[in-house]
Amino acid sequence: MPEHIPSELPEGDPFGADTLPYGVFTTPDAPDHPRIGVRYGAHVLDAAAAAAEHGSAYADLLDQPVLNPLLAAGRPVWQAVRAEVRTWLDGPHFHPLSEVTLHLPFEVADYVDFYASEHHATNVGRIFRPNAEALTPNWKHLPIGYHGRAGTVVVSGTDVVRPLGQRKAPADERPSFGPCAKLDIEAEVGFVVGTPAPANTPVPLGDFREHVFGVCLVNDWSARDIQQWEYVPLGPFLGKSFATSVSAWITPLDAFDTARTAPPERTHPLLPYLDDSAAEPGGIDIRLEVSINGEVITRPPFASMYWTAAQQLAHMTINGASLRTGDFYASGTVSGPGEDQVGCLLELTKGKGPYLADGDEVVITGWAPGPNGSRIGLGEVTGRIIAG
Ligand SMILES: O=C(O)/C=C/C(=O)CC(=O)CC(=O)O
Ligand SMILES: [Ca+2]
Ligand SMILES: [Mg+2]
Repeated sequence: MPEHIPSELPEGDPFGADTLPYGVFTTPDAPDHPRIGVRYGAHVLDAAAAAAEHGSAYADLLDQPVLNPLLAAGRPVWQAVRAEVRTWLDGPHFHPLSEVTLHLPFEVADYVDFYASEHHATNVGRIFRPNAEALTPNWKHLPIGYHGRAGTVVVSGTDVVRPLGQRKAPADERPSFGPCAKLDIEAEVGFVVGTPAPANTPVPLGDFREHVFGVCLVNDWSARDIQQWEYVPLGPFLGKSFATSVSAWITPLDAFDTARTAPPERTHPLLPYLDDSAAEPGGIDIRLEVSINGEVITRPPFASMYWTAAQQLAHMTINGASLRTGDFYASGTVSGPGEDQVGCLLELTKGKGPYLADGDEVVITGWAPGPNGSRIGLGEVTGRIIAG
């Protein structure tokens, strides 16, 4: 296959030299050779080939079918590789994005999903628990989360088969079994752990950057009818474990330096391990956009999240739990204060539906402000619903 050299990127391309996300790709002439690529404009740089040509010390780390060895190498290596990649951008070894296949970029170790948007938690609380306080008493004191199913995390573009399960609406006399009738999306932002931490060594807020490699887009597909019947008292289970989609591109955390922003004002004093009042701004200004069948339905603002990714990591490890390379955690549904900023159909339709139909295609995109007015693109996470 010919290798192209991309011409100058169009003005404002969100995949310029300030972005440079990593993914894993194959080409039609070498379908059995997945390797690490870097997105640049509408092209993918074959980082493995460029590294080999330049005699880079990181050639082996980049000629891999998953990002995990690079993730495990730690922050000094992440920074050195990113600097070297920048020097390869005017060389050969590019493939048009339209000619490659993108794969799940990392082997997921453990997967955790949080519940960190005050707007989402309030809206869902009102719909699911109309006779109780919308926010539970613990909500402002710790980032609530649940353990998801790492083995069902799939890459963007993977079809999502409508799940089967038990449903029982409050008015039904007994549960029934069948295909989910309330299939929903959740627009989220994900964080990929690189550097591990041994057991009993909690990660303080200030060490977030040492451990988290990068950021991606997430769709936490949710079967609301299954979820509402099964979740008491232990939380989400089969209603969310059938599939969770992630974008094919993992953008290094350093690309979001100009997008750092202060999280919302904390209304309750926090225990010291979560107190970020003196820390660097923990929020990130990422603007999400969700479309169904080509029509934009909502624009959730990640900057509005109450709990930050650094607080989530600190909380996840404060009990002594270890951290592994490839651990993956999602922010929780991103919902802003506006009705056109909510991150799922449950909120958008106030619990009444309609939900996803077979054949619907969902696309979540996102970007953040970069240096000098540039944009940092997060790509997209897509999925089409297939009848079960
Ligand atoms: O309030 C509930 O019972 C559950 C709400 C969710 O579906 C939460 C979830 O997956 C976490 C999130 O994405 O914010
Ligand atoms: Ca979720
Ligand atoms: Mg899920």
